[in-house]
Amino acid sequence: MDERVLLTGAQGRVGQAILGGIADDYEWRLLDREPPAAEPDHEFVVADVTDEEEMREAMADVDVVVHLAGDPRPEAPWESVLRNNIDGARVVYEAAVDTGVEKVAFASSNHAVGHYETERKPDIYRKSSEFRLDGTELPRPSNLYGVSKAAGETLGRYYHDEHDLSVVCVRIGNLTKGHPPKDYERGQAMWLSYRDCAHLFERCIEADYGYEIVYGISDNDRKYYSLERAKEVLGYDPQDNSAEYTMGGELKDDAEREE
Ligand SMILES: NC(=O)C1=CN([C@@H]2O[C@H](COP(=O)(O)OP(=O)(O)OC[C@H]3O[C@@H](n4cnc5c(N)ncnc54)[C@H](O)[C@@H]3O)[C@@H](O)[C@H]2O)C=CC1
Ligand SMILES: O=C1O[C@H](COP(=O)(O)O)[C@@H](O)[C@H](O)[C@H]1O
Repeated sequence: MDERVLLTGAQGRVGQAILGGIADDYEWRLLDREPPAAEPDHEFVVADVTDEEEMREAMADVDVVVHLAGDPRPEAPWESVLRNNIDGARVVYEAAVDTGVEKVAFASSNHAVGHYETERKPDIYRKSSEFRLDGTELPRPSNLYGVSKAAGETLGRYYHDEHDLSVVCVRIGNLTKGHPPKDYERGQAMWLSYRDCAHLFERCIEADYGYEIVYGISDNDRKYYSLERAKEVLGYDPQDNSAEYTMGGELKDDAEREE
């Protein structure tokens, strides 16, 4: 694996989950608008993803961009998501085309499709439900943050169709470290473990694709997102399952697992 990978938003939770799993596997250039707290193990660029010149410079000699930087708050105000998420995504795709980057993996969100849950909850959060979203459905954002993620996906579609850039949009569920979200059925259904997160983005760096939308969750018994496309196109092979934990976040023993 000799790809050179630019990781935007590297200091955040998703960035740290990815680096926690595959830091040794690539030649990384990390980018964040916040400087690193300690001496970084990889090349580090302090830059804002809305700055066109800085982003072109950051992508020099890069093969793949994993674009995570943005405002991740479901309640984020329009001014912030317009700038950081929508314009930031546009600048990243544009710089990728200008500099000859091959692939961009874009961190989209469950909130791009959150309103599919409205008329179906809480049943779809339970193991008995067979309802699945598979990535072919139209966006139904649950907030302006979700609108910004749907816009990032659409920008990716445009840069793929117009410029042949390979783009995969990962609708990330709920990433938590160590155990699934506690006492939160929805969170358990869309849990993404740190281990599976690192593996999924490793597949986004390695696999061949044109334009894809996939769901980024672990192999939870409770789920309303299909993993089929991520498995088929990327070779995603998740290892974790929120059903192995109690609602309080404790790993179940064998007897509890059989219940
Ligand atoms: N953590 C989760 O469960 C989920 C995360 N996502 C998406 O994944 C991405 C990463 O999320 P987290 O790591 O949780 O967020 P985070 O807030 O922990 O990390 C985001 C990082 O991006 C940087 N950043 C923000 N705006 C920037 C800008 N304009 N220029 C340069 N750097 C900037 C921040 O300094 C921060 O280090 C976001 O795009 C978020 O929307 C999507 C679904 C779920
Ligand atoms: O996109 C995101 O989704 C997760 C899960 O959403 P929530 O509404 O169930 O908390 C959220 O934790 C994360 O911050 C956000 O970026």
